[in-house]
Amino acid sequence: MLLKKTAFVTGAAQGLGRAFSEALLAKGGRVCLTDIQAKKGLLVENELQKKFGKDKCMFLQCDVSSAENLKQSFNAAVSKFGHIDLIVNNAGIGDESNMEKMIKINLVGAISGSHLGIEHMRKDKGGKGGVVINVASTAGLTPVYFSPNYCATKYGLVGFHMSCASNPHLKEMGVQFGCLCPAFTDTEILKMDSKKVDYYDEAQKIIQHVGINPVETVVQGFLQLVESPNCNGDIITVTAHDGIQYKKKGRNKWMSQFDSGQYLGPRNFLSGYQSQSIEIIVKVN
Ligand SMILES: NC(=O)C1=CN([C@@H]2O[C@H](COP(=O)(O)OP(=O)(O)OC[C@H]3O[C@@H](n4cnc5c(N)ncnc54)[C@H](O)[C@@H]3O)[C@@H](O)[C@H]2O)C=CC1
Ligand SMILES: CCCCC/C=C\C=C\C(=O)C/C=C\C/C=C\CCCC(=O)O
Repeated sequence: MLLKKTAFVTGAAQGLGRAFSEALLAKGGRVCLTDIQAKKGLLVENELQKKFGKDKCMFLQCDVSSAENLKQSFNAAVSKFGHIDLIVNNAGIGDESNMEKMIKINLVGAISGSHLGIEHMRKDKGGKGGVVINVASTAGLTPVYFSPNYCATKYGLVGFHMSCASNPHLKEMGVQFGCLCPAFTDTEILKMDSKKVDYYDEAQKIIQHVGINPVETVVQGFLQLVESPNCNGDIITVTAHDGIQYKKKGRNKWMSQFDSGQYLGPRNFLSGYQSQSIEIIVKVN
């Protein structure tokens, strides 16, 4: 299904980013792997080039919290591959003790990556169209008292995704927005210490209680999103007890009426989204 996608993936040296990249390569795509960790990234590049071919992927060291670094890396990927038609904003950290750093990586980094992708891909400005996938979290849909700062970055990212996806000009732009919201998943980020989360012991108990996704299930959810002929506005949740759930959150009733000139007012606009969010919160609890 997913053939010849040329992707730019952040945080690809390990964990989900690496797994998404490998899945894209296995489907015949090409990937620019980027990460702040150069040594690990180069090892992954070497391994994946051996498996899929030297011309299919390359690694670039890139710190998503630096707008300049991100732009240079994105431009280098475009120079190498000719164009990019899938951007996966995946890089992220969990660190309650360093709120500003976390906001710069998880939120600003993903938003900056999205804008680079949008400007490059938009058909109304000479691009070829494409898809922006933002890797948020179920912590972007439901409160997590032991990681409020992390939660804020992910709620912010879900809000950005929903806002971009609701743009009535997207048709001319030829760009779609999908959002992946996994719950706890078996990667390095879960090997946190007591500085990285509040109420560490309670956090550990809750994580064990709700369960941990295998990386493979999250990859399946990711591929469903990327392979969908129209993923715009979609949010996929992946949880240990409910597996992959697909939530369509495109333009709501309020927005459609705005298009046709029948403005209903902000209360209707908000309730359109709230009812959808409540659906998820009820399921999660
Ligand atoms: N594992 C989990 O339980 C969940 C993870 N997520 C999200 O998935 C994404 C990937 O995380 P995982 O693979 O689980 O964790 P991970 O820790 O294994 O991988 C994160 C990657 O991001 C990279 N990174 C960190 N800071 C960076 C920066 N400034 N610039 C570029 N790269 C940077 C790291 O070097 C690492 O390779 C994150 O956005 C995370 O918030 C979402 C829900 C659950
Ligand atoms: C919670 C942040 C800790 C620091 C970062 C480490 C891991 C990140 C994990 C996530 O992003 C997932 C976070 C929260 C999950 C929220 C709700 C889980 C509900 C699951 C269920 O009902 O099955």
